[in-house]
Amino acid sequence: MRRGRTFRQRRRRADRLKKEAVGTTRGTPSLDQEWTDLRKWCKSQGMPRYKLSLAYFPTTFRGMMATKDIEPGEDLIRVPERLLVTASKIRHTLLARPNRSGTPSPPSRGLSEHQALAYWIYSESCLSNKSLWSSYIRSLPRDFESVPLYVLSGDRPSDELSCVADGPRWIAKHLPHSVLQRVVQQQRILFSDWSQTRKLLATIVVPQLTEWRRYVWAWLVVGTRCIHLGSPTSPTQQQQQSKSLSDSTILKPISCQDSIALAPVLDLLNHSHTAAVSTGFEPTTRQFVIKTHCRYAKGQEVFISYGPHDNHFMLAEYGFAIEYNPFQILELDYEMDAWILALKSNAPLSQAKAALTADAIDGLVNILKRHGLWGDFTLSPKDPEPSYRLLAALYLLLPVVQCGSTSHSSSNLWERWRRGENANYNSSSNASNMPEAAAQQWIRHICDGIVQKSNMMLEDVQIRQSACPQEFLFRCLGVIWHDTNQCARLWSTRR
Ligand SMILES: C[S@@+](CC[C@H](N)C(=O)[O-])C[C@H]1O[C@@H](n2cnc3c(N)ncnc32)[C@H](O)[C@@H]1O
Repeated sequence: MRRGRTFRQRRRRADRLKKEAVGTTRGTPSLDQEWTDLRKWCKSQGMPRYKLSLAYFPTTFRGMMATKDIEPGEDLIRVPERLLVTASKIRHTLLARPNRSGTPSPPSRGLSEHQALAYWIYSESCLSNKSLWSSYIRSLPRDFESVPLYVLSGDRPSDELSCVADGPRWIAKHLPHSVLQRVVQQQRILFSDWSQTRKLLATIVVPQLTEWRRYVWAWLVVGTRCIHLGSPTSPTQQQQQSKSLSDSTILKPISCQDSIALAPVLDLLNHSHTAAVSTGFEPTTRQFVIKTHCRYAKGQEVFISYGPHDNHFMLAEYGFAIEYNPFQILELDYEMDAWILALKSNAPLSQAKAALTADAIDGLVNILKRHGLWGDFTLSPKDPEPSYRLLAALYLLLPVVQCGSTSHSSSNLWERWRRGENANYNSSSNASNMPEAAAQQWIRHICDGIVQKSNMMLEDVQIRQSACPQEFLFRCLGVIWHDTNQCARLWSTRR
């Protein structure tokens, strides 16, 4: 049967969209000298052959492309132990350095894994071409303009974000609250790692940390590229391996204390939630192995999975967000905090009656905290019900807010609901104690507000998006605010 023109146009469009979807677009092979050097150097260090090559893709940018068809169950890549950079190897190297008074210096033992790795990246990058790892260092991204922390961490060491300049201030204002909170926390850790490392290494004859921006970059290299080693090696295996290694120019072998490592070439693989892989350190071959459970055709982008994370986490930790993220949820912690604050200060928003004191509200919040039910209040675009934690908070708070005082019967009813003894509030004889409708109304009201806010954010982001160094960060913010808007719309109309 001959189909019509509209059908053919639609089919062509669908085919084009399918091709453009993540993972199906062919990449443009990289001609970068850095990649040629890295490949050659890794081969010289004993890395087995692999069917991957560096390439550029329209949605994920730099990543790995299959050079031949790859079947499920095949190894994607094997990284030999000597190419794995771990904290114990770095500490070991640092321990061998004399301290300023001439005796061996133990303080580098105090470095955490992240601190040790960040220091190593920092000092190797200072050595430039003199570093034995220069091929690896040159393959790393030059900056992290899409990672909010990189943009907000300022030019000088500080435990607070730097939002004075127009650009960073604007970005901080347009980040979702949960991302901003995470970035504030990251800045504290970053600054504390910088300060501790400086203190611990001050007496050792090694390059000292002096450049804050270089350290921020090195710290993010570790945060965005480390692999988890899985089951660690036993001390006996370790000793055997130490004996067999004679080359003094390479770092010492991995220790049973190591949980993360930097792994050249492997760290060029991008994330997709559809990727299925098995990973782990293989004691027999002393290689870190990634096996794929997906099929990849020659020319396709090859992925691993960084975990089941929503886009807020992905943006804060890795500097990207993906469209149609199946783990996306709408978090209402900020809105809940604001509501509680408004209730306590008897703001016009509050429906609280005179008898409902701030202490009584704190009491209820404490009940939730005692049961481990405070925070992480979420709505999913896929689930028909709000999260249990959100319902628990609303079922406890709303009847009290409506009555204007803490009533014994409503607390009892909540306690029974929590224990699963009386999961249905409908059985209550007192209709005013039925918080389901009130919870629905609360959610609708809050979601209406989020729809308005996300509309504004989306408009702002779209206006500012093009022609700035953080273009990709803006694109990610667009994805996030769009998803927030869609989910809030759904819940604001749900009956
Ligand atoms: C382990 S590295 C992967 C290789 C990296 N693309 C590179 O060029 O070095 C992790 C970083 O890759 C980028 N990335 C990973 N998966 C991505 C994706 N699905 N979309 C966009 N960027 C992605 C992010 O910048 C992330 O911080």
